[in-house]
Amino acid sequence: MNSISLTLRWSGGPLSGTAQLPASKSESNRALIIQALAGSGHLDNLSDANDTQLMQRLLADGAAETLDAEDAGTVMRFLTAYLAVTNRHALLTGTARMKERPIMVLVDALRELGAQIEYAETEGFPPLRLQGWQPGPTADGELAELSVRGDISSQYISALLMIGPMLPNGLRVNLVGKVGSRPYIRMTQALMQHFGANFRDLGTVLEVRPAAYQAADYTIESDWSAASYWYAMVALGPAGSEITLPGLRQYSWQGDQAIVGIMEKLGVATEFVADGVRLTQIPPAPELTHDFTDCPDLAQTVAVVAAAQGTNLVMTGLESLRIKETDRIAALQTELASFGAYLLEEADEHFRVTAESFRVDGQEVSTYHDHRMAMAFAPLALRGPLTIQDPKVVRKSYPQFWSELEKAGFQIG
Ligand SMILES: O=C(O)C1=C[C@@H](OP(=O)(O)O)[C@@H](O)[C@H](O)C1
Ligand SMILES: C=C(OP(=O)(O)O)C(=O)O
Repeated sequence: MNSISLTLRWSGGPLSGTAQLPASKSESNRALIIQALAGSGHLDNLSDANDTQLMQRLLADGAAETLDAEDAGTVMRFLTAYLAVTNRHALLTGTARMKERPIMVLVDALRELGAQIEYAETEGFPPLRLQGWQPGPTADGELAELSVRGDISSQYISALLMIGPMLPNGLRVNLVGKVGSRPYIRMTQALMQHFGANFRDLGTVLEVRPAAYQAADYTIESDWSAASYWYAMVALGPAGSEITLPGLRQYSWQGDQAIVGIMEKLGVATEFVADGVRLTQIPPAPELTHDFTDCPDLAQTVAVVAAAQGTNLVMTGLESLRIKETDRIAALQTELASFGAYLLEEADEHFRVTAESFRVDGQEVSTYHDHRMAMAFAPLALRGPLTIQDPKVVRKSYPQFWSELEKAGFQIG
């Protein structure tokens, strides 16, 4: 492997064995924020991915004047709320792409709560200058109340909820409009409750009643979004392919467990075993329609598998993909086309994946600074040789991805 590109070849025969997954970065980064607010408690199996290592480093650096959230959305959004409520004065910045990812909804809400935040460059986008916390007087016992739109990023809502226990009378968040990535809000709720918060989910109204966080221990689950790439490999592997993934739970807080149901249609059966899952092949369905509103991070994996298998796939709920690590819709369209597959927008945000004569014969996949582009296309190497550009992008969420592929029998050059 060199830092510019990596060529993948499959050694032949069915895929088998056990693959190690990273710990969930979403659980890790919430647990770290809550632990920092709770003051103590032990976290087991924290992710070794860059997004989590970065969160740990920035939380530990109590004196830094500039904090660089790099390309990590959860770090940028969760830290904005954390730094505000802990009355820090600092500049919170990120990569060029982070400076294009909107943050106004969160900044507006935090300003209403008492945060002094200025935009250091462009209105509505990072970097942010945090200038302290000066909440106005609150009426006795009245929850601070916010109305927050839910269609841009659920991370704003999670960030606000997590600081709810720090507000004297608690927090009520009225969710406005369509809410995307809702399972991530439920994960926030579950972790907050685990650490003693008093949380009420009233549908479009979420309440955090006054109650301090309590120290608690927690073991982070393996990452279901990362598991999706192994589902893709079992789906696309030679007949008889199977794989075991430790550390995944049947009752998970991660919405990306939705991959179990999706892959049942794309040729993979899931069996929950003692400490994880065992994936085996089953016949795929000829067509599938799926709404990705609740699980946007699975969209690339599923689009690539459907294209390679010739499944007629209709995808909805992809709106948030345009503002992630890259414009993932444009990136998928460009890269799928080089394999003879198309992601076409039909009416009303409906996208259809079709393939004329799908072939894998040495294409070079551009990854656009997006870990999920690299990992979603890598399983195609089971169908032919393939080169992935900028392979180090996987460090954001799954640093061991390439070494795990090598252990599974891929030749990497
Ligand atoms: O809260 C989280 O941990 C995340 C929420 C989702 O983002 P959006 O809420 O912006 O869709 C997801 O795409 C991201 O990878 C992680
Ligand atoms: C969108 C993602 O991450 P984030 O928004 O946290 O940068 C992702 O991991 O796919």
